[in-house]
Amino acid sequence: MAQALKRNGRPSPARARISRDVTGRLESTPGLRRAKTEHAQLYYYPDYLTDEECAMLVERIDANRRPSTLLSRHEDPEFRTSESCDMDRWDPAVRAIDERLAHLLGISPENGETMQGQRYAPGQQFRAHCDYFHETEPYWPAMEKQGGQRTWTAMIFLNDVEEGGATWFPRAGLRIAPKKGMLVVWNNMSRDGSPNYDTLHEGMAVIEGTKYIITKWFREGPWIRTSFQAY
Ligand SMILES: O=C(O)CCC(=O)C(=O)O
Ligand SMILES: [Fe+2]
Repeated sequence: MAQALKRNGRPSPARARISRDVTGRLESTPGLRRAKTEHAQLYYYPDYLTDEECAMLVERIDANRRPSTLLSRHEDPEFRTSESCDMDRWDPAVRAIDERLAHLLGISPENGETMQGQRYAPGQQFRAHCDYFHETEPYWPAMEKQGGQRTWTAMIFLNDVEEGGATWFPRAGLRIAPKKGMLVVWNNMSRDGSPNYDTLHEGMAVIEGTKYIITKWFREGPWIRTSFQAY
């Protein structure tokens, strides 16, 4: 029991409520399909972005990419070998997609972290991890102040990949091949608001081609804090 708690974290009524609200919203959205697994709550939305929108995002990722980083040091230097790019949320073309995503989930755009672009060349990968924060790690107090836990993830494949590059959820038993324009949304929490370890996932190595995606992580509270004063 203690082990389970340590690994899975504690139930949280506030996060359970977010789970419920977003679930209600997604399940009444035409075009979304729930993945057939009881272990995690994951939805697909094929053709969420047009080819033009995908091409626009790929162009921006190529222009601004830098080596991807991790929140905590990892003993495996190959853990995350991709390149990333912070998408400019005030760029009108990016902002429109950002706001559409927030609206789809029914989460305030302020709770969304900056949308990230990811690029994987052959051999590059992001090994198995969970998107939620581990509340026992030294980084947690800082994250807690900046919007708290990550609740939902939205990820969009921006191109088809010749070979490899699937997003694999080994505990939930799902392997999702990249498909241009397809949105994948999942709840990092369980229904009771505790982190769901069954959302463990891996960006498998690309074998042939280049993989481009965007990832958007939503926090339980506002991530953007406005500091302007009104007189
Ligand atoms: O590249 C992928 O398929 C997964 C990316 C991912 O897990 C993330 O950005 O958090
Ligand atoms: Fe992830």
